[in-house]
Amino acid sequence: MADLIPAGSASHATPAQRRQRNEWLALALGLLLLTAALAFVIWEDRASTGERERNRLQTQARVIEENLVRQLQAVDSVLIGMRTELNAQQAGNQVIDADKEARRLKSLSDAMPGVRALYVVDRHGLVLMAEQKNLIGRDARERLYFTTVRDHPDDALVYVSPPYLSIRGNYVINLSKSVTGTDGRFAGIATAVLDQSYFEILARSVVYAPDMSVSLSHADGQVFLITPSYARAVGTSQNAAGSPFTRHRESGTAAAVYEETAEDNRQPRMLALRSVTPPMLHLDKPLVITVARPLSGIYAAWREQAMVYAFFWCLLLVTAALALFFHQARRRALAAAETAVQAAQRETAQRLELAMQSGNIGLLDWHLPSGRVILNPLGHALLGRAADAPPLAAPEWEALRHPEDAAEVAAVQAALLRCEFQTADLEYRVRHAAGHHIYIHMRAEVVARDAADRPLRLVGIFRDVSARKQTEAALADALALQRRTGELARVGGWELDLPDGVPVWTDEVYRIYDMDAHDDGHRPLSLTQALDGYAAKDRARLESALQHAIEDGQPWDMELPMTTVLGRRIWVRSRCEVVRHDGRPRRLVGTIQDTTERMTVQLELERANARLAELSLTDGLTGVANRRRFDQAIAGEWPRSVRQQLPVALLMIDIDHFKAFNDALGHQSGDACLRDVAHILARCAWRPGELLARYGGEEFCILLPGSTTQDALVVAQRCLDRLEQARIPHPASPRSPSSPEAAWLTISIGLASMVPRLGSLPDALVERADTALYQAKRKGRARLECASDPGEDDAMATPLDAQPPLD
Ligand SMILES: Nc1nc2c(ncn2[C@@H]2O[C@H](COP(=O)(O)OP(=O)(O)OP(=O)(O)O)[C@@H](O)[C@H]2O)c(=O)[nH]1
Repeated sequence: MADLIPAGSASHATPAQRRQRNEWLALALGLLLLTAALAFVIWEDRASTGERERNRLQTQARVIEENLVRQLQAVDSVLIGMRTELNAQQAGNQVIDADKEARRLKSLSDAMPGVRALYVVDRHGLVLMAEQKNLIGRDARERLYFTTVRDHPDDALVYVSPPYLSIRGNYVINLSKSVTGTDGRFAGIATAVLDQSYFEILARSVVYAPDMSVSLSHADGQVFLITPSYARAVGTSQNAAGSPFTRHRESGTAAAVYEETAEDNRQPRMLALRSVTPPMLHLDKPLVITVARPLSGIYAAWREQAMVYAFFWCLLLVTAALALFFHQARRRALAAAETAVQAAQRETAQRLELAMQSGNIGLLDWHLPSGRVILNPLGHALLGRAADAPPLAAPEWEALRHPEDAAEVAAVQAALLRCEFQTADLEYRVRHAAGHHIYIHMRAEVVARDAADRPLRLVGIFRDVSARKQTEAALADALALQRRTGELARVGGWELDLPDGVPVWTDEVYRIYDMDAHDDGHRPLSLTQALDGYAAKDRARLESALQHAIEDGQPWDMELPMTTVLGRRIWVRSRCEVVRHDGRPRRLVGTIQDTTERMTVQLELERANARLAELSLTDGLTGVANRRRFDQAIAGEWPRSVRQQLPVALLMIDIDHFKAFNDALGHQSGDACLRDVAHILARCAWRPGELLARYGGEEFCILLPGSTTQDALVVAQRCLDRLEQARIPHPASPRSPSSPEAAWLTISIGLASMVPRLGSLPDALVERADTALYQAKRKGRARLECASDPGEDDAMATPLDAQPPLD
């Protein structure tokens, strides 16, 4: 407890410590009062217990006395009767009939359970009459019960002898009455021997507790009987100086109660002593009844009760002390917690103030009943007012609102005051002290209402968001510009957060896909939906590119055809850039551009160019390759043949007498003839790489890469044969009209084949074929001439395993 009541003077103690100490003092005082009350009750209880016991002991003593007195009265009556009988006999000088007297005394003693024997002693101390005849003549001269009466005879008295040891070995008391003879002198005594056992039964009958003791003593102090039986005490004297017995006897009172410590067992006890002095008996010395009980027995129940009281008192003491201790501990804990909360609140308030300062946040406290609007210094500063400017009146504050925003702000404020919502967030313009307007963001809340739920205080925090508003406006303009340019360029944008983000598309993407950007059925557009319009091959390309972008951070740029949701076939250019974070792909940003117009034009152009290229290499009349195509072909074959040392063969073919044909049949027929010849020749060289070309005018050539002279001879012969078989009429042929075959168109062929050497030119082969053709013409036409170059040709001869197709 020492730690609960702090040391030191009261002036140094805190109020809480003083309160604690006072509580302990109050508890101690309360417990002290309770203890005093309890002690008083216990003491009263003990006193009443003692008093009750005192009364009970006295009552029991009185009960014994009453019984004893009755016995003594009976004995007294018997003794008076015996004396009267004796006097009568002596007066009549009658001889005493011993037997008769013995029977009579016997019957009298039997009638009195407390009397053991009755007898009469003559003046000489000899037994004169007795219920037992053997006692007659016995000497009683030395007995106190005789000598006492003899020495002070008084007929009115009943003499009570001190207890003495009888011849039976037990203590007895004699009650005697003096007998006066006819001569007026002492004539003897009539005496009764009281039986100790009877009185012992009487004594036991009043015992109500096992620890009680009852004794009957002679007035001189000798104990006559005691119960419970305590043989050693019988016959002893109690009249020691200062003993309860002595004090009682000396007090002269009939009854008294004492407390003393027993000499035998040293136990304190209570004794009720009562002197038996019935007024009608005139005992010479009273008998004294003692009823005793040890205090331990008397107060056993009280002690138990007191122990119960003491136990509950201790319990109450401990409980009260613990209750107060824990109550104070809890209060200290609560106080500590409250202190901590207050500290935390102070810190929070400081942080809030700091945050408001660092965040440039103004505070508004509007007391609605008075209409006072209090701003903190920062709030004033935001509005361009002095930091210590006085509070505003409500109309002044409302007048600061921009006219265009005032209605909306007033509506929100009214709804807030009507409790339609807890907190209001709004942005509006207020007039700065410098005259311009600033945008503020205000968050307001009603923080106090009266019992009728009417608002009392409106608190708001606000900050200047003009810069953000300007930025937002600029951003909105930029976005609008971006949207317009996107629409013009038909470029849509998209973004995808990795790894599991939902793609975000600009409206232009939806427009490109023929979707309604504001139709919930289309929005948001998933990646899968975005890929649905592509053909399987292109979709696979895009999915592969997407995977590489996600996994490896590779960008893509590809142009693909697709079909919109309306079935429109378009071209789009899909581009994607990867935004990395910590070296890993984090976001994909891409564009989708509708390139249909450009791609249409480009494809048209490509097709036109291809056609143009084809036309530039094709002979317009016959449809076979033209001279340019032939030059490209031989220029391409030549280096390969040089590298591989393979032969190249060339057939130069010229229609015979074609001028005459034209002249005879007309130029258009000549053209038709040229087409027919080209068609026939085209069917004579079909292997890959073999090329038929119109070399010029009515002259054709067939390039045969990899062919030896022998190979080329086969082709050349095939050409001659096929043309001959075609039997194209040539009515103007200068050949002899007699010749039947002269009417048909013929051709002459010059053949050359060579393995080109390094450094040689294709012109050499053309020149040699041309020379051979010239030889064929010179030798009469309609024939084949071969430019000989045996050294190279023979070595490269190859078997003729390919046969021309059947017509
Ligand atoms: N119809 C037509 N005639 C052509 C064409 N190109 C060339 N010719 C004619 O072919 C003729 C060639 O005549 P020449 O060079 O004298 O040869 P030729 O008459 O066939 O006599 P040889 O070659 O010696 O048998 C000329 O009359 C040309 O006008 C063409 O594209 N169409």
